[in-house]
Order: sequence, then structure tokens, then C-alpha cells
Amino acid sequence: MHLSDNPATPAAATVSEWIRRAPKAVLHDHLDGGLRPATIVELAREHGYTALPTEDPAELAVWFRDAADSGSLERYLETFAHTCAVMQTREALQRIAAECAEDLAADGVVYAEIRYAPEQHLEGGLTLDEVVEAVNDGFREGERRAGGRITVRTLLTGMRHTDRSLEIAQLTVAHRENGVAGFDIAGGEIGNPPARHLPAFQHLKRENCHFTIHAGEAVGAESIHEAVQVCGTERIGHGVRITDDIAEDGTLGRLASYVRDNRIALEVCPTSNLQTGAAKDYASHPIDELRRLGFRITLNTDNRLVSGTTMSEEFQHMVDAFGYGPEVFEEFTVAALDAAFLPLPERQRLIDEVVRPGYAAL
Ligand SMILES: O=c1[nH]cnc2c1ncn2[C@@H]1O[C@H](CO)[C@@H](O)[C@H]1O
Ligand SMILES: [Zn+2]
Repeated sequence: MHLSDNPATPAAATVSEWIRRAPKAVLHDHLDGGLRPATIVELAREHGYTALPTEDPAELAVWFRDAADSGSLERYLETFAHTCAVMQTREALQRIAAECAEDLAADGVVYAEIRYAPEQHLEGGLTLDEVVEAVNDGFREGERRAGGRITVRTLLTGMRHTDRSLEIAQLTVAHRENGVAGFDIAGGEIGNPPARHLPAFQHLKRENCHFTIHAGEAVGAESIHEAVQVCGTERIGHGVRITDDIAEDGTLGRLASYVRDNRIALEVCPTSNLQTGAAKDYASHPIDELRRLGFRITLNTDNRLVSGTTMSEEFQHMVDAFGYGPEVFEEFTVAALDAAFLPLPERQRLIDEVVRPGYAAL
């Protein structure tokens, strides 16, 4: 089923008040997939980018969601050409990062790891280091504007189809004291297995640096196996196709067992999965089965603009599909902080001083 066939799904879907107030943590959210549509229009005008499908912000938001709602990851990813086109200067990157932090904080997000691929922001003449510095400055500004209600860290993404992943891994290590919490690889999964980027992962391991890998979204269990057992990933972006290794009666194969028993977090993004064809609809999305089987599940947006969603809306979809109450979202939020690439005392402080009291007060 495509989202556009479902009248309950547009971004304006009503969200219960308690969901907005609930403290949330997001581990999987792309900076270049979550811009404000009005910001894209303004920046496009400023920079003379004329290829936008429309200059009306509301129409643009609908365009992204519909264009991404194709059933194919490759077509979903084509829409990012329009966001990356306006993310080529220091000012634009700073502004977009600051607005991202503000928007997440307004949605009740208290901790966010935001990822982006620095190599996609060099067309205006910035260096990789300048890109990272601009985004970091923007996030610090956004945290200030949100009155300290949110903590943001970044993940630097290497693109699966290019050959710069080792360089991006080195960039991650170089900026680790400066708001960069880890590394990721993203992009089209078919034909680009994660082991192509082994030198990047080996460098990160040697440097004791965190990483996650998009796997098990467009390709099945073999991609997850490679990400976990060959590349040594700590978390899995999406990972929903781990169900390939689970029998109908719930018996786990060896890979599924390994992932569950080692508490390797799955960064699950239900709405995005519906758009790329990784799942059919919310009600049959494997998140509920995986949760009941004991996997470490985190709930995420993937791309707030491109998927037309927010953390609150993802929560609401789960309430509607599975009847989840606050206790399940508290579990997802604590799971996200347990799996966050943040030092243990900081994770523990967020759980004890922000998340637990926030849910107790709902
Ligand atoms: O769900 C996804 N799967 C794979 N790649 C993705 C997904 N969402 C976004 N990107 C890719 O990651 C880049 C850096 O943020 C984006 O430009 C997009 O190409
Ligand atoms: Zn993603």
C-alpha cells in the first residue's frame, strides 16, 4: 500500500497530546531529509537553484512525500537532489542544522543523532572540515534556541556508491570531540554491499569509534549478516528484513539470534519502510513482532520531510496499529539511549533525569 492511498497518513495526521509531551530519542534522522520546506524555497531563490518542482512550501512538502512514495529505495533517494542542492554554503548548513534542532525539540525530542554525508555538500567550495564545522555550529545554536531541552550529536555518513568512506571515517575520528558521535553508510543498498567499505570500518574500530550501517532495508538477511559479522556494526539502520531469518512460528535463525542476543539495536523507521517497499503497511510492519521476540527496538523518522513524518507521528502510527501505550514508548526511548553513541554517564543522566520523570508525569 502506498501512503498516498491512505487518507490517514498526511503530515497533518492528528497526534494525541500525551504523545507530543512524551520525551523522545531519535537515532536515525537524516539532516538532508528533514529540511523545512519554506527554508528550501528561500535558499533556492537565494542561490539561484531553479529546478524545484514548486515554490509553494506546502505543495513542496506534499511533492516530497509523494515522490518518495514509490516502493523503491532508489527512487526515494532521488528526491534528495533537491535538498542537497540548497545545502552548499556555510550559512545554509548552519541554518538547516539549527532549524532541525528547534523542530525536534518542539516535537518533544530530548536526544537526537542526526546524520548526513559531508561529501554531498562540497559543490559551493567548502572543505569536508568546513561542512562539519558549519553543521556543528548550527546544532549548538539550535540547542541554545531550544533552551537546552535537546542534546544533538551527528553521525557522518559515507555514501555506499562512492569511494570516500575511509576519508569520511577519518573525518569522524578527527571531529569526535566536537559533537560528532559516529559514522554510518547510506545510499542504494542493491549492488553496494557494506563490506566494500571495510577499510573505513576497520579504521573506526582501531580508533575505538562508533558506527552504524544501513542494512536490511532493500536487501535481506545477507546484507545484515555482512554488516554485523564482516563489518562489525554496533547498530543496524532499519534491519527490518531480519525477519528473513525468523520462521513463521517465531523460531530465530542463527543470525537473528545473534542480533537479538547481543542487543544490537535496530533503528526502525516504519513510514520510510512503507515508502521504499520494505514493509506493506503499518499493521503488518515487523516492528511489533520483533519487539515481542525481544529485539532491541528503537523508533525513528529516517527523513522527516521526505517521509512526511515526525517522531510524534511515528508514535501515533504505532498506537493506531498496535495499541501501544506510554510504557512501550518509554521502552523505545530508553532502548535508544542505551544504544546511543554517547558516553554512559550522559545517557544515564538523560534516562534518569529526563525520560523516566517525563513518562511518570504523562
Ligand atoms: O533510508 C535510507 N536508506 C539509505 N540511504 C538513505 C536513506 N535515507 C537517506 N539516505 C541517504 O543518505 C544520504 C545522507 O543523509 C542522503 O542524501 C540519502 O541519499
Ligand atoms: Zn536512513
